[in-house]
Amino acid sequence: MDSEIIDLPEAELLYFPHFFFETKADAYFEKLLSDIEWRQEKIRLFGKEVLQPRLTALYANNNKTYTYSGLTLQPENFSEELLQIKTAVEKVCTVNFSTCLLNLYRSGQDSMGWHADDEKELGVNPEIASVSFGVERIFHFKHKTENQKHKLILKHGSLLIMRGSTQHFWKHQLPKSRKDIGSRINLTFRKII
Ligand SMILES: O=C(O)CCC(=O)C(=O)O
Ligand SMILES: [Fe+2]
Repeated sequence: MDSEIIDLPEAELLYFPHFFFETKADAYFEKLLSDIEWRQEKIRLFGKEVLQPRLTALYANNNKTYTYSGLTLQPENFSEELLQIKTAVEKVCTVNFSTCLLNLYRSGQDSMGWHADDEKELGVNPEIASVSFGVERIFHFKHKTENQKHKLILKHGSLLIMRGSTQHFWKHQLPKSRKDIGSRINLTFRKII
């Protein structure tokens, strides 16, 4: 399978543009779109309650909660298809994941702002496996202290692995798109300690 090392300083990034076959990726997209219990959560942003510009869900093989942006999510049990995807990605990862955070970007208007996945529950140097289904979107990296950015297109059926010191030194975002585009589903597998 083709994979690319994304060579950024103080980061460890591995990208598989075609991790799942197209037909498999199509089937996962449809199944996840209909079966996941998608919710639009409220978060606190600069002291104000706002709805997140995307839908989310949390699944896990334990009942440990995950807290980010002042929001604590209680997981559901993994479904059969999430377990299949988890097993597939673990073949190229160095850890077994406990948890999957899912995001549904309904259109180009949905997005995720700059952040690092550096919550305490993830421990130091967490490995995160990010799977994408649906329309391609641009993903940005920005170094926290140096003036360096990187842009990546996350394709349908792709896998991006972020590990090592990536979350310590870099932020990432999924910007809005002005194009009239369809939906994208992203799954980030994490190990909650
Ligand atoms: O949708 C994406 O590709 C990014 C998701 C992300 O960064 C996250 O869930 O922490
Ligand atoms: Fe993230």
